[in-house]
Amino acid sequence: MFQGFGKRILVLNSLQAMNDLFDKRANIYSNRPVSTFGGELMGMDDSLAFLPYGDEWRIHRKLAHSVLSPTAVKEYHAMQEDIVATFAKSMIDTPEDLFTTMRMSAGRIIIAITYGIRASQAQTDYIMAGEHAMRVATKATVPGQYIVDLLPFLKYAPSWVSFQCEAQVGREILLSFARNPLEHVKRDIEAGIALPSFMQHLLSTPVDNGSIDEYRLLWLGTSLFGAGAETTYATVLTFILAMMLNPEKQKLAQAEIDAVVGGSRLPLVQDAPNLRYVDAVIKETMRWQPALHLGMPRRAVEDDYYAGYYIPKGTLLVPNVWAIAYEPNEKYDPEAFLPERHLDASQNVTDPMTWAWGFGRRVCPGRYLAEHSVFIFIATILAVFDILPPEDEDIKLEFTQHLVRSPKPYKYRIVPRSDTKAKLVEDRAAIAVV
Ligand code: HEM
Repeated sequence: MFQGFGKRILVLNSLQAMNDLFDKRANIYSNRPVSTFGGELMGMDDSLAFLPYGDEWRIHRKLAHSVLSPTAVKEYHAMQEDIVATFAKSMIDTPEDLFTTMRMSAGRIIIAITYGIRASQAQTDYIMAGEHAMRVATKATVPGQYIVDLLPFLKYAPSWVSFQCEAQVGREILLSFARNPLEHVKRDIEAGIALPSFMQHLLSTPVDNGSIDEYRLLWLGTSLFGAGAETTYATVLTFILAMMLNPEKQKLAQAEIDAVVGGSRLPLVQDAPNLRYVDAVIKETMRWQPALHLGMPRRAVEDDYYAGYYIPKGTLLVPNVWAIAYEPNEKYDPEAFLPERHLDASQNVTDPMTWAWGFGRRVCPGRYLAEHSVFIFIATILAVFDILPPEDEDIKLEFTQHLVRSPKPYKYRIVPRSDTKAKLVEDRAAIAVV
């Protein structure tokens, strides 16, 4: 336990403690930290990821579940495969644009599910606006960035004070990102051309319990994009980094795909259960460099005692999942990228899936969608491309230090494994509806 930025912070380093507190004592530990700038002044406390644990959070969670449940996500396989085929086609045509193409593709999946808006200038504009909004939101959540987070009474300062103006501008950026695609869906519904989507469904549902409130829909749109796009982007780019550094693991995964999927088609989401080594590569990617290496913090709403510690009300609890990812193992070096550790029942290796998605009632609601997205990106890349290190420089492991930790742009080479594989992509992308 330590003090920082005027707050008491408890870092949890064991999976047992995370489960005992966040899961078994969910009534005490399901709240997020209080953030005056980002949360109260910019309004992010109204988004699913930061809402206080209570009735409003439950409504958001229930609405999100309707589009992200294990049953709901089965509907998206074809759309995900279409988007990834188009991504692969771009990697053949303009391999130098990996970072931008990956960002757009991860964003497209969320925009398609949330708003049903397919590839167009409007879709690109919404994704760019979403990215801008997320940069603003990320800055607002850096601890100690704004004086009002250290001295919350300053929130009553007049509206012309600089941080107040910045908060108002930030709030408008976040809401207008979500307002524009929402208006787009409404226009499409009016014109009878709206594609099935989360918002289309909610806006066409007779309002019986008041849950389809416009303000809620705006924040839900922001939450899904904010939580879903960057995490997927970070995970796939980390995988590419891992493949450059570990060519022999790449070959093993490619061999499995060639044997199971064959050479006459691209992988499908439904191939996942038959690709055990690829699954181990994904687990290892998420263990080696977890996208949320310190999870998402919680706040104790009551005084509590745990394992001899007194945890006063208001304490922030940080699940240090990095400590679990890097726990020592006699056989497998935690620093090394070794998918085999997840296939070896003789070793007591903690499954990253038990912590990578968070804990208890606030566990990631997008997990099932994300599992499919990450799988289909990774399996398709392995099926079609060789990922090679740059010829002219060493690979550096550099990551952003935000809540979502993503690789900083790196050099790479990505080349089709054969003309036949490239042709498969061309043919598949030609029939993609994106
Ligand atoms: C590889 C991709 C992803 C990873 C690793 C990931 C991981 C996480 C983690 C660790 C949390 C914190 C849970 C906690 O507090 O214990 C979280 C929360 C959340 N995730 Fe994800 N996530 C991913 C993708 C997605 C996607 C695709 C969506 C939606 C489209 C999504 C929506 C959310 C939301 C809304 C929350 C906040 C839930 C709440 O506070 O109740 N995530 N995620």
